[in-house]
Amino acid sequence: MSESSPQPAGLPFLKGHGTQNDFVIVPDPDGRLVIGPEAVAALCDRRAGIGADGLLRVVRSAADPAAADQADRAEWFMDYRNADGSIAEMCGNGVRVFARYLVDAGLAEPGELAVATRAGVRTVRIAADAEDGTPGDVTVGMGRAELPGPDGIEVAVGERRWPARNVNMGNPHAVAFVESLDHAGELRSAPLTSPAEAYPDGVNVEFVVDRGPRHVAMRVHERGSGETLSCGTGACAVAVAAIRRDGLDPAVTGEAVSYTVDVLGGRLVITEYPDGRVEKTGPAVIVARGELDAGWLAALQG
Ligand SMILES: N[C@@H](CCC[C@H](N)C(=O)O)C(=O)O
Repeated sequence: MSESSPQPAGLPFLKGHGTQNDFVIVPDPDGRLVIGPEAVAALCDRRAGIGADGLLRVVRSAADPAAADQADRAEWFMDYRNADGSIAEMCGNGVRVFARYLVDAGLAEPGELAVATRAGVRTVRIAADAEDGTPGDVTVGMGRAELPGPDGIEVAVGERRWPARNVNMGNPHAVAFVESLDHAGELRSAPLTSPAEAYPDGVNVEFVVDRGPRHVAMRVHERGSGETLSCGTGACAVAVAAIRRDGLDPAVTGEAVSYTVDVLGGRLVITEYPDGRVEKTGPAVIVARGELDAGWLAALQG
């Protein structure tokens, strides 16, 4: 990690999570930091670093070439990276945490807030805190799901194989309905997906079981992060796949439909509307703030 002009003593960071999908947040409003993949991986390392499923760099859209074309619609760009340092188009839990940070830091007004992402602008609404101080849930307009096929996609773990649905929520997902979440095994490595051409850039894989009417539970293996306790885009992909499977496509019925999706780290509620818009609601919490040790940072730069 390096800075293009004089480096401060230590670099401020925060830690936050959404349904236990956790993030290191690095404020970089003016786009002065260059955070390479090795630095991201070091920060996300759970033993030698801060520890997280991913990193959120908070930068003004106008200050980052990846988002400059969105600057007229969204002041802030969520520069999201997976724990291994790879770049992903979108992070559904991350964008809730990102919005929480902006409002807490006084960088955005509470209410409706537009955030630029590599998948386009997403709109976030933060509900008021409860009387006991519990932070209000955060709702994100996740855009429209795409279900590009092809038919015949399969996910395999060990000897077990399942048909899977290709759902794109800005980033790629393979959704498999299984008999038991235990059948996903330990998920220490990425499940196999086939055919290989379906996911040229890798894939996030969700395993899903039914819990009740319009209520499912999932586990996920995330591209670039391994098994996580929650994936917001994954929960949307799962809800959309379940809605299609259950014959409730709002574009056909004319009725919006909501599914509850339990993840290992909590619960998300996903709604799909007749015009195809998908919304996701769940918690987003900032748990710590601090300063990265200047010596450690210097060592990261080599
Ligand atoms: N945890 C995220 C998804 C992060 C990106 C994903 N691993 C990918 O590579 O596409 C979420 O909450 O959506």
